[in-house]
This record gives sequence, C-alpha cells and structure tokens, in this order.
Amino acid sequence: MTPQHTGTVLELRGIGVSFGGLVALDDVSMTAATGTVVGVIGPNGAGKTTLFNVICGFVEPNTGSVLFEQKPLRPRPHQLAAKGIVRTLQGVGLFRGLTVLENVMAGATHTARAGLVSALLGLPRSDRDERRLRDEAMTLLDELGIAEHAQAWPGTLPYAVGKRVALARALVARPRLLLLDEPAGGLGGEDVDELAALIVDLPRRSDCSVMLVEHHMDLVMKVCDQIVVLDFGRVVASGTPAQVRDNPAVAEAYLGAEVGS
Ligand SMILES: Nc1ncnc2c1ncn2[C@@H]1O[C@H](COP(=O)(O)OP(=O)(O)OP(=O)(O)O)[C@@H](O)[C@H]1O
Repeated sequence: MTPQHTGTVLELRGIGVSFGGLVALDDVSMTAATGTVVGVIGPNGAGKTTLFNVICGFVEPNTGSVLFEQKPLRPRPHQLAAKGIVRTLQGVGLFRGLTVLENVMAGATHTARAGLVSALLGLPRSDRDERRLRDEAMTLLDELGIAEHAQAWPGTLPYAVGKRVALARALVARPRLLLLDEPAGGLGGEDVDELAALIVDLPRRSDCSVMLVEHHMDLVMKVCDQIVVLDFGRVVASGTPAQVRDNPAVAEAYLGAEVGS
C-alpha cells in the first residue's frame, strides 16, 4: 500500500442518480487521495457500477458534482482518456483481430500527437510515433510479465493473461486515475494474488491513482488504502481495510463472515 498522499485525485460531492423511481445513488460523497488505491464495495445492486458510470460520463447524475484533480469534471466518455482517466471493463474485452501488442498500442491513440494529427488529416501515423508506441507497449507487456505473448491473438490466451493485456492497454494511455471494474472477476486464487501484487504497485510504478469495484474481498483487503462501502445507493461506511473489516454494521449488512475469515 502507498502511504504518501499528496492531494485529492477524485472527489464526489452529493451524487444522486435515479432510474425512474429507483434510487441507484443517494447523496454519495467520497474522496480518493492521489497515489492511493481506493475500493468501492457493496452487495449486488448497491450502486457500484452506477458510480463508475457517473465518473465516466455514461450516467449523468441528478444531483451533485465530480471533481478530478480539484477541478469540476463534466465527463464525456470519449474524452476521458485525454483527461487522464481510463477504465478497464469487466471481463477482458480485447480486439480479436489484433495481436496482443497491437491491442495494447490501440490503448494509446490519444497520447500520440502526431498520430492524432495524422488521423485527422487521414494520413498514416508517422513511423517515429509508431515505433515509440510499440516500444512503450512492449515495455508494459514486459513489466506485466506477458511479453512472450506479444504476437499472440487474444483468442489463444489464458484468461488471466488476457486480463493483464487489458491492464497494459489501459496503462499505455498513462492515466492519472485508473478505474478497474472487477479486475479479479473470473480469476482463480494464484492469479488473484499475482494481480493484487500488480495493483498495489501501480501508484508507484505507473504514477497513477487507482479506484476499483470488486467483489473479491481478499483482493480488496490486500490492495486498498481506502474502502468505500455502498448499500442501496448510500455510503454506509468508509475507511482503511481494518476499519471496514472491524465495522460491525458492514460485516453484518454486506460482508457477513466473509470479511472476518
Ligand atoms: N440503466 C439502468 N436503468 C435502470 N436501473 C438501473 C440501471 N443501471 C442500474 N440500475 C439499477 O440501479 C441499482 C444499482 O445498480 P448497479 O449496477 O450500480 O449496482 P452494483 O453495485 O454495480 O451491482 P453488481 O455488484 O450486481 O454489479 C440496481 O438496482 C440496478 O438494477
């Protein structure tokens, strides 16, 4: 975990979301300190995905505001990466017709200025840009321990490797805030432990803050500096893993014996 906090990367103030008569989020406020890993947990239907969707601009809140690095954020999904926020999806979600390396390179479209200009003018990317991107993507694959799969097709990869490729694709965009949507979903014990080690290291190695939604309690307790607990759209607890684990209301209402075990 990362003890050095130097400001707030994300702040939510009084977020409320209703879908028709259903209140999905009710006056949700929270802050995520820069350089930390923050977990959002809670039972099914608690509002976790809706919260991510608000941050990404997929859902517009009825009330409240979002601040990114102390400035109001009016997120538009297609501009998010350019602003410094990248989200991974549940599952893997790789392009099947691209190699692993190309998939990772595809995550960096907005960072390559020449590439952007070329794209706007309908010209091919400059060779230099392409080489730089390729090197960056290879470095990331190497750091995540999957360089040997660079030329493989996504359909041939073990699931856990695919998840890492998706993580590399997110990181190549150099996010300052990385949103991980159920990163441990579908992984087994050893793979979860390895993923936990990677996530804990992200703030230092990739210089980004991390926010994750996750049902896998072992991972959440291991990697998070701060945990926010939602139930029925409300924040019912927040604090360090130990504080949340010891909060009887949390244990009783959402996590039951799972947290203590
Ligand atoms: N687009 C939508 N239209 C109507 N209701 C929605 C919509 N999206 C979410 N909801 C409802 O809002 C509530 C919160 O859902 P949300 O998906 O955010 O919960 P969650 O905590 O992510 O659940 P899970 O852990 O099962 O993914 C649920 O009651 C859900 O049915």
